[in-house]
Amino acid sequence: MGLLIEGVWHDQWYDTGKHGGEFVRESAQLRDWITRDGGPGPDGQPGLSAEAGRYHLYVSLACPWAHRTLILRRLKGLDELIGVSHVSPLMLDQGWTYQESEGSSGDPVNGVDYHRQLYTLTDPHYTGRVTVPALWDKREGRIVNNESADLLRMFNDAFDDLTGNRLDFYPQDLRRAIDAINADVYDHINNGVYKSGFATEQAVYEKHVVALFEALERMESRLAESRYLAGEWLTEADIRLFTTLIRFDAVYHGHFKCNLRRIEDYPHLSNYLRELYQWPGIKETVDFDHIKRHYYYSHDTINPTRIVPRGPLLDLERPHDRERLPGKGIREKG
Ligand SMILES: N[C@@H](CCC(=O)N[C@@H](CS)C(=O)NCC(=O)O)C(=O)O
Repeated sequence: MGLLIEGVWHDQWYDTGKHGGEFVRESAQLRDWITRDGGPGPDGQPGLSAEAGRYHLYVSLACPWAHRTLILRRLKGLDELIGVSHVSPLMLDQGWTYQESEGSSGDPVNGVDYHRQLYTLTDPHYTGRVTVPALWDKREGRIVNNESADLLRMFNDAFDDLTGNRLDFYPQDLRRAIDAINADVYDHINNGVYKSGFATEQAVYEKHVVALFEALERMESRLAESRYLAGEWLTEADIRLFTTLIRFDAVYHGHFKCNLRRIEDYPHLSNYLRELYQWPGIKETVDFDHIKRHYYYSHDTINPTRIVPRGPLLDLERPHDRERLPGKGIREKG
């Protein structure tokens, strides 16, 4: 894996040495906003208008951040409006690729071989990491936004007039609660698994793995009483936790050494995980082959033999017990 510096590719691993053994995630840089009519987005800057067929989503099926956007695309009925391409699960010296022989869908929109080319088409002097997901604007020939948290919000709202889909994953009256849960889940769980797994100092790993399991305990307690994280309605907070939970026992427990417990060992988290997995449309977005091959094969600093483990055997189809708690499903906009 690597990064672009002034538009030139450099094959290099994360520089944890710079931060005392810590993995520090870089902020996404491309943050334009799509709105219903092209009016300004939340930052007040001019937006781009929602149109059928104008945008294309580039993802990895292995990546938890990209996975959130795939789930919202599906549940918000955007499959016909926003096309999708996925990279190969193997992220090696050239970064993410569209090599079909390795499991990519290929790139029918731009015909590029490497994901980084989408970044240099956007800005020939781009400097930064080359990440998925990225939303491409076919009209302007550039990446509009490469931050999954933003993409969830846009998918939740911008295309409603075109799809007629009124589901609301970020209802106004729940926003404070959702924002607080997101902050905890992002820092300690979504990113916590990476901070544990990519740490290159024992003390740094220990600090993050302990914080991760403390956060999982907080979620476990919350889910003992509450059907979903923000109460009776399923919201984006649940989708954002789901994509880490679904990878946990298969990858993070072994590969990232997040092994104090498995998700299977938590009664509420494991039942909640199965409820979400079985939610109509969600399991179709989960690809364990890409997930396992990506992490175990790509991170050779962690797993130099690149052996992909066979297990664990997981039965996510077995019934869950979440109906014992009151739940209302996904809110419809008024
Ligand atoms: N803030 C971004 C993070 C995305 C991200 O880090 N994606 C990973 C894959 S899971 C990636 O593409 N990493 C490549 C790299 O860091 O070089 C988002 O949530 O959209």
